[in-house]
Amino acid sequence: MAIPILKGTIQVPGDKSISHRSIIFGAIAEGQTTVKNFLRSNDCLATLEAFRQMGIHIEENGNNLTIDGVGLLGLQASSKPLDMQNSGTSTRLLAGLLAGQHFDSQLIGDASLSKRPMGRVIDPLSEMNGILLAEDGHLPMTIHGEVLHGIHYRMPIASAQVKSAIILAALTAQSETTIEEPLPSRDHSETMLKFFSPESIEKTGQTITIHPGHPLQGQQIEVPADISSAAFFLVAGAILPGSKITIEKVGLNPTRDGIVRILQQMGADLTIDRIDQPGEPMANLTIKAGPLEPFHIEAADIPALVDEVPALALLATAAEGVSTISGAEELRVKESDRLAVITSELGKLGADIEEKPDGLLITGGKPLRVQNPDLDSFGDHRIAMTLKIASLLVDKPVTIKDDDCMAVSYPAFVNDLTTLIKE
Ligand SMILES: O=C(O)C1=C[C@@H](OP(=O)(O)O)[C@@H](O)[C@H](O)C1
Ligand SMILES: C=C(OP(=O)(O)O)C(=O)O
Repeated sequence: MAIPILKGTIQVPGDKSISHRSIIFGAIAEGQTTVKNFLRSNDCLATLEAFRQMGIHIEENGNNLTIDGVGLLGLQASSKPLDMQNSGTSTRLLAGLLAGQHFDSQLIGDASLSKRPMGRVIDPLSEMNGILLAEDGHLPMTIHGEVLHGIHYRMPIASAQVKSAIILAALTAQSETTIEEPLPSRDHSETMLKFFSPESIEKTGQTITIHPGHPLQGQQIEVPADISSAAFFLVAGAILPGSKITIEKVGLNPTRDGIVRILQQMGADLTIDRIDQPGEPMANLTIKAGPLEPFHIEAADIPALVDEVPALALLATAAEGVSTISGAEELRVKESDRLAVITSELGKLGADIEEKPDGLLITGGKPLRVQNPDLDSFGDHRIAMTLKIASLLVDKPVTIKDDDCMAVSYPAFVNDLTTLIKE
């Protein structure tokens, strides 16, 4: 099996985090919100369906949406549980929003989501007078809508989902809320709220204050391409010899662009053409294969590349020397235990990876060779796509169990990858 060369220009689909938030903020605004380049993946469709169940009229036209907002307290109780499927973002953000509504709700999810910790949102929301019942802090969750009050909350972990849950609850509360983050996590909720209701939010450094009582106004949103989806092509382009890929209009928000900084640290041949326009920053990225230095990723780097760690682990196998990832415990409570799974599955391809309690140690520079062709994604989309790229580098065919989970964030991934394969 020859190693293929990847060449060409591609547009990856819209950003998952921004797509979820466009529906949520659109629904609780007054008037219409239009969304261009919405991500039609399973996770974002779970959010869309949940809002339809709560009475929101959403018109779909390809990747464009028109949402008729009903205001902060205009949602209606759903007659059946809201199925969050595989989506942590939908679950935690909705928990925040629903805690302060005047009706009760139930959130359910698939087997993977039902293992993920929800105490991290239940704790602050309970402090706000929310009533959220979930056995052992896991789905299913029953939320009794309550009148909430503001809090001052020092977040114990850097999590944009927790931060966003508190922001959404705080909008419905009777008094002001202040949130302090330990490290800057993705700021799409703050950016979007500022756009929908500038009076509702103030942010200084890592401290956010929410002033409730101001209406949100419908907006026009253009969703940039998802850097977390672009990551797989950045890695493939950097390590498949002879490759050159351009990825267009990628969101380059500084709270999300950690992978770009790591590629630069590694000496990768990456060109960034920034697109000058208001709103979320975007750029065309061109990556060419070439020699790579090992990287070192620490706790402070994690939030800006949290979902890219599996792809970065594969990238490190191509860099001569030892790459290190530390402070990444959060990876253990994603769709799978990503530290354990990436170690075992890339290990089946001969990668030299040592699993640490909070990270990975990867000794790169040796070609990958199939030792066991039966790879398992553990139903985790980021793992499945990482393994798909890894499969291009090896000498024999492999199979990837449950690879249909790619549809959670990138339904057309294999199709888009195939269009770039030149030899
Ligand atoms: O807020 C968001 O849209 C997300 C936040 C991150 O999770 P955490 O908040 O758990 O770090 C990330 O892993 C997830 O894919 C999307
Ligand atoms: C962790 C992820 O998503 P979520 O938490 O929304 O399930 C992800 O997309 O990698």
